[in-house]
Amino acid sequence: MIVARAIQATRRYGEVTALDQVDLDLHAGELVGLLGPNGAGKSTLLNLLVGLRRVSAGRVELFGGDPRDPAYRRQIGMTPQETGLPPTLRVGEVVDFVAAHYPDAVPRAELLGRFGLDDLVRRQTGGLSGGQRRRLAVALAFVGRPRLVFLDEPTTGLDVTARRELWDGIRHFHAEGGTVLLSSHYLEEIEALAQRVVVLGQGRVLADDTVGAVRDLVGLRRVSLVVPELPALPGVRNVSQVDGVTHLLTSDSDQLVRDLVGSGVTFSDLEIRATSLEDAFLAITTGSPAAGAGAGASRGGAGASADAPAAQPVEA
Ligand SMILES: Nc1ncnc2c1ncn2[C@@H]1O[C@H](COP(=O)(O)OP(=O)(O)OP(=O)(O)O)[C@@H](O)[C@H]1O
Repeated sequence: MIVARAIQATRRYGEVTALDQVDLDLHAGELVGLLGPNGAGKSTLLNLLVGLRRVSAGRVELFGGDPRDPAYRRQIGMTPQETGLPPTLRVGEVVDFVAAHYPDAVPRAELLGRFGLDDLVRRQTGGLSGGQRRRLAVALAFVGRPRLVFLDEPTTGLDVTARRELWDGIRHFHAEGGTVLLSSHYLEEIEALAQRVVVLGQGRVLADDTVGAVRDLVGLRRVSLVVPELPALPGVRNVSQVDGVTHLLTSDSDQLVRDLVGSGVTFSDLEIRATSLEDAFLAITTGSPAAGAGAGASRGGAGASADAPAAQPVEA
C-alpha cells in the first residue's frame, strides 16, 4: 500500500526550482532515507508531502488523498529541520500538551523512555542542551501514534550517544510497523536505519535504490590528469574534460594509476580524490562532463567516500 506519493512534483520559489518533476512512492512499513547535499530539495519534498507547501506543478498524495486535508495529516508525525519549543514549559508539560491533541497518545513516560529522555521530564525546555531539545522535538513526532513519520535531518547537531538513542527510537517505531521518511546529509545514518535510499540533487531524484547500490556509487574516486591522448583503460566509469584536464571516475584508483603507467602514455598533474555524492551521481546518471568535473573541482574534494572513517557530510 502506498502511503505517500509524489507524482512529477515540482516546486518553484520565484526563479528557483527547488524540486523538479520528482516521483516518489512510499510504501507502508518502509523506512526510506532521503539523501542529498544542502539545497537539494529534501525539506521542500517533505514539506509538500506533509501539506505545509503546495506544489507548483504535479501532485502529491498522503494516504491517497490531499496532504492539506487534516483527516490525512492527523495520521502523520513530523519533525521539521528547525523547531521552537516554549522555553518555560517543562519537558513533561510539552509532551502532555502535544499528546492532548490525539485520541490515543503514547503515555509520557513511555515516549520519553523510548528516546532516552526520562531523566529530563521536569526540566524546562529552555534549559535543555541543543541535542536534548532536538531529541525531544523528534520524540514529539511519535506522540500521536502516527502511521507515517517525516523527519527532516533528525540527528543534526547530536553527539554519537544521542544519535544512537534517537536511532533506537526510530527503529522501535519502524519495528512496530510504522513508516518513516527521513532526510539526512549522511549516508552512514541512512545505512544504519534504512534499506532504501532516494538521492536528491538539484531538485531531482538522482537515484532510488538500495543503500548498498548507492554505497558503491559513492565509493568512486576521481582521477584527474593532463594527458595528450587517453588510452583505453579498464574500470573507468566516466570520462570528462574541463580546461584541458581529463577527469576519470573509477572505483579502483590504484589500479587505474598502475594501468596508466603501464600504458606508457605521458601524463602530468595527476590528482586523486574522493567524489562528492552529488558529483558521482551527476556524472553517472547524466553522463554530463561539466557536471562530473566542474562541480567537484570547485568544492575541495572531501566528499563522502566508501572508506571514510566516520559520518561524512555529502557536501564537501
Ligand atoms: N522559502 C523559500 N524561498 C526561496 N527559496 C527557497 C525556499 N525554501 C527553499 N528554497 C530554495 O529551494 C532549494 C531547495 O531547498 P531545500 O531547503 O528544500 O533543500 P534541502 O535539501 O532541504 O537543503 P538543506 O540540506 O540545506 O536543508 C534551495 O535552493 C533553497 O534555497
